[in-house]
Amino acid sequence: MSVADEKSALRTQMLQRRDVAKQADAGASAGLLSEVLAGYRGVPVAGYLPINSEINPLPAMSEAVAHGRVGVPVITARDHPLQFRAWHPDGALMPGPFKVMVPVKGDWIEPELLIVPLAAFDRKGGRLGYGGGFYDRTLQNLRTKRATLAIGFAYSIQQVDQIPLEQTDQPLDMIITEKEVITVP
Ligand SMILES: Nc1nc2c(c(=O)[nH]1)N(C=O)[C@@H](CNc1ccc(C(=O)N[C@@H](CCC(=O)O)C(=O)O)cc1)CN2
Ligand SMILES: Nc1ncnc2c1ncn2[C@@H]1O[C@H](COP(=O)(O)OP(=O)(O)OP(=O)(O)O)[C@@H](O)[C@H]1O
Repeated sequence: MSVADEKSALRTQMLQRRDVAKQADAGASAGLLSEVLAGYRGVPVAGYLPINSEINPLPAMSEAVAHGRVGVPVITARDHPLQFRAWHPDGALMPGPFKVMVPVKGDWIEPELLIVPLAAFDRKGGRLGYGGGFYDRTLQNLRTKRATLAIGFAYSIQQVDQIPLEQTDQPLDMIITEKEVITVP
């Protein structure tokens, strides 16, 4: 089986697991994310507007808005890095590609810290997303310019021993779950 096929099989399995975790989520899972973000005040942050069973980062993003710029991803073209548009809790949204909501208006921002959604992670910084390669391309692009912190945000049951890796995979620096903050060695 190719690495791409291995990823695909793992993705299907782990998204099902995530669906189960989401149902048991009472809505107070972003506390540790808030604590970590409090240590990066003034740094431009990219969050995300959750879809499907993604863990909800909005409480932490709403707090971070008081201390610096917070953006959310916008797909401008297939096979291109994501762009990030400034987000505010009260701002108007419209549907974008893949059922993801995006701000109707707002400045483009260049994040130095990204909260990254995922299907599965390992404790060495390996990450599996929806398979578009969007975050890999985005992190590669941003990291050519400056140090960029990628923080995976996920349910603890999304952890696996080893994500099958390809050349283009960009590592996470940290993973935050509802239970712990994992610093990648
Ligand atoms: N909240 C959020 N925003 C995001 C992303 C993300 O993963 N999460 N993206 C990160 O790239 C981009 C959107 N990319 C996406 C690419 C593919 C699918 C997708 O295939 N969704 C299917 C589920 C596929 C499956 O079950 O295997 C679906 O919605 O049904 C979703 C988003 C930009 N914004
Ligand atoms: N920097 C890059 N340049 C070109 N292709 C890339 C790059 N990064 C990833 N890709 C391609 O994107 C495809 C999907 O990658 P992968 O399965 O790792 O996506 P993912 O990490 O699950 O998705 P996402 O990053 O959107 O959440 C792969 O075929 C990979 O080769």
